[in-house]
Amino acid sequence: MKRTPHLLAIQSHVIFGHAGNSAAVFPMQRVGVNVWPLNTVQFSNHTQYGQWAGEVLAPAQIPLLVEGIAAIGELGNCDAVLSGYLGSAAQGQAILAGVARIKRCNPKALYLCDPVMGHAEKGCIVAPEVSEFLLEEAAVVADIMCPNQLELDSFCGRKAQSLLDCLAMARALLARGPKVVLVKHLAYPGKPEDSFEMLLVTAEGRWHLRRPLLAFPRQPVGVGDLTSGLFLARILLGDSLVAAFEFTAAAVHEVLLETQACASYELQLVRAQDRIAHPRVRFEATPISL
Ligand SMILES: Nc1ncnc2c1ncn2[C@@H]1O[C@H](COP(=O)(O)OP(=O)(O)O)[C@@H](O)[C@H]1O
Ligand SMILES: Cc1ncc(COP(=O)(O)O)c(C=O)c1O
Ligand SMILES: [Mg+2]
Repeated sequence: MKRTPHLLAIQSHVIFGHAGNSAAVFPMQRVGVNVWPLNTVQFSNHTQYGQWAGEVLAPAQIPLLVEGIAAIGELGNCDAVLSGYLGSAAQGQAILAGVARIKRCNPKALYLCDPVMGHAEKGCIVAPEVSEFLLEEAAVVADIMCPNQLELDSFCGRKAQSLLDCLAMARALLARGPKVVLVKHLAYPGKPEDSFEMLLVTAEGRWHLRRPLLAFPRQPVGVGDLTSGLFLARILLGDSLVAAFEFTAAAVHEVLLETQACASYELQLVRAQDRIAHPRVRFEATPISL
């Protein structure tokens, strides 16, 4: 029987609704991965409501919790670490120490970093020193990075001028260390208005994927977290990068269709669970030749 992969997921938890681990854990479990959630914050709701209650986890807790897993002899079973929304830059440093600790037990373990940054225009609120940590430290260590366009712009210090320019920017990020860059959401002058586009870039190849842009009165939150989580889950389950990319696009689109049909602001993950596991739609990743 094939072994079920194990994944340590270090990001936010919200009690009501879906963002961070509250958007990614259940879908990753639903596709067949054992998830170990480590919550960087526990908030009542995501920050785009403009108000929330709750606390940031003390950074010193992160190594203690990782050591707790080592103490019961399970750390070597960790196949990957995912990090997302951070409550502080100190948490980021503690996560990198945890990644190094896990890689000592299991050198094959992957580290996927979703560089969640704050953006006034999106309403996502993240401590400013977190962006610096992601740019300067996390990018060097991560095996896979999954920025959205705003995050890719921050990495490169400029805005993209075209699709080929997005590709050049993703390759510049690749040069900092990661072996895989997934741009979860492209924005560039001239992009067709009815499409939602993503890019997958490695040293060997580059692929572009387009899916329909759906209309929402208020953009749902947690889509990026769902995207990163499913991409890593499918890689752990044995998909090729391109297959994981295509699966992720389809499963996320299914969730958005269900969310739109319910006229809901929060992602409808429970209702969409069978569609996540077995997407009915399919989007093809097309190779980009230089
Ligand atoms: N097919 C789609 N149609 C409309 N909006 C989408 C679609 N897919 C994703 N979105 C929205 O686009 C944005 C995606 O955010 P993105 O920049 O990829 O990453 P993040 O979720 O990490 O901010 C979110 O506001 C999400 O609700
Ligand atoms: C607590 C929390 N976690 C995570 C996120 C990231 O969500 P997304 O996947 O949309 O980037 C947000 C966005 O506002 C948030 O408030
Ligand atoms: Mg995000």
